[in-house]
Amino acid sequence: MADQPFLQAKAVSKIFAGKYAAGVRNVSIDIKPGIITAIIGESGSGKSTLLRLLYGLLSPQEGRVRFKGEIVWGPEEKLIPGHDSMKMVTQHADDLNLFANVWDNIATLLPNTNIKYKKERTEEVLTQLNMLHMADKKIAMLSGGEKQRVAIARALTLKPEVLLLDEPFNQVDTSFREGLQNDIRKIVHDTGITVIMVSHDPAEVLSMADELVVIRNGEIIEHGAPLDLYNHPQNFYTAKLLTNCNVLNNQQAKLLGIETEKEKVVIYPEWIGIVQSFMPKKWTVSSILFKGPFEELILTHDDARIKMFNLEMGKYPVGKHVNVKVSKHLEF
Ligand SMILES: Nc1ncnc2c1ncn2[C@@H]1O[C@H](COP(=O)(O)OP(=O)(O)OP(=O)(O)O)[C@@H](O)[C@H]1O
Repeated sequence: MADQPFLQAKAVSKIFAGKYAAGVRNVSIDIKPGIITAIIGESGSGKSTLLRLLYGLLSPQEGRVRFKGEIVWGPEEKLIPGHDSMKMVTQHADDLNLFANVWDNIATLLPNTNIKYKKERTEEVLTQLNMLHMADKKIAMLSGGEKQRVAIARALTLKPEVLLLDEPFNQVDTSFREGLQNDIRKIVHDTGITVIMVSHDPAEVLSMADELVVIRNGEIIEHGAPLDLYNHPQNFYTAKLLTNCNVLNNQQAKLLGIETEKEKVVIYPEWIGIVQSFMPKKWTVSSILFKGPFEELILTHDDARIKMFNLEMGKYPVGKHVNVKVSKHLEF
């Protein structure tokens, strides 16, 4: 049916027995096709559990997961766990044959009934993942990031409709990470595949995802486009997950001219600027962290401490007194 939800969890719960009875609780979510959805949350909040429920690696105790209207069966009901139209890659790239080369790790998944297609498809996925030039290399010779590329290429070989990525870039160093993130975005754009990823890294989810799902203690607390959630989080938890923000109590916030009854005032570092003014300079630069293209200034005033970004390197040395202006803040 045309208006059937693509991948949907409805009132799904999976609670693991134990001291803290953790897992996911009464989760409903509609995964839209052809985009990247990222599930974010602090450690132990239930991200991987939700991903495994969507894939069918776990059976819900309550509720149902449906893919195009049909039930996604769990491991008890299915001989080979995991839905046939989906593939999952974890941070360990553990289904690779270490003693075979890159080419054979892909080609072996394709049937011998059409040798021409087998060659073309292998070449195509290796090109998509920028690994064709390494086709002859043994997996054991590859770096962690390269192995992860092959694992993703393998997962894509049989053209699944959904690719699930569980912290896929954890073992990949920063410089390699960005390339891989861009390649995945391009694959989503070019092929229309649906990606659901779990990540800890705010920079990663903000730049990669089209939709963010925020999970806390096994429950989805909000979801939306990265830009909206970043600028207008409904929860303090979401702001803390997405940024390394300043958190002040309402008394400290008064020092910045913010009057509120709410308990917490959140100010992102980029919302603070130094201004020239004839008013007494109340804030003192107490330390400076060099961050490459910019400095992070730590400013103090009484018991309040705020960090801000400064592009004019060296202009505000430690000990300098300044006035600051806040362009925006959030209250919780
Ligand atoms: N097989 C299991 N048996 C018992 N408890 C489990 C099992 N799998 C997960 N849990 C518990 O369920 C909770 C959610 O785990 P999950 O792995 O989904 O969290 P997560 O958000 O992915 O965490 P992390 O970011 O640390 O990987 C945790 O408290 C975890 O200890």
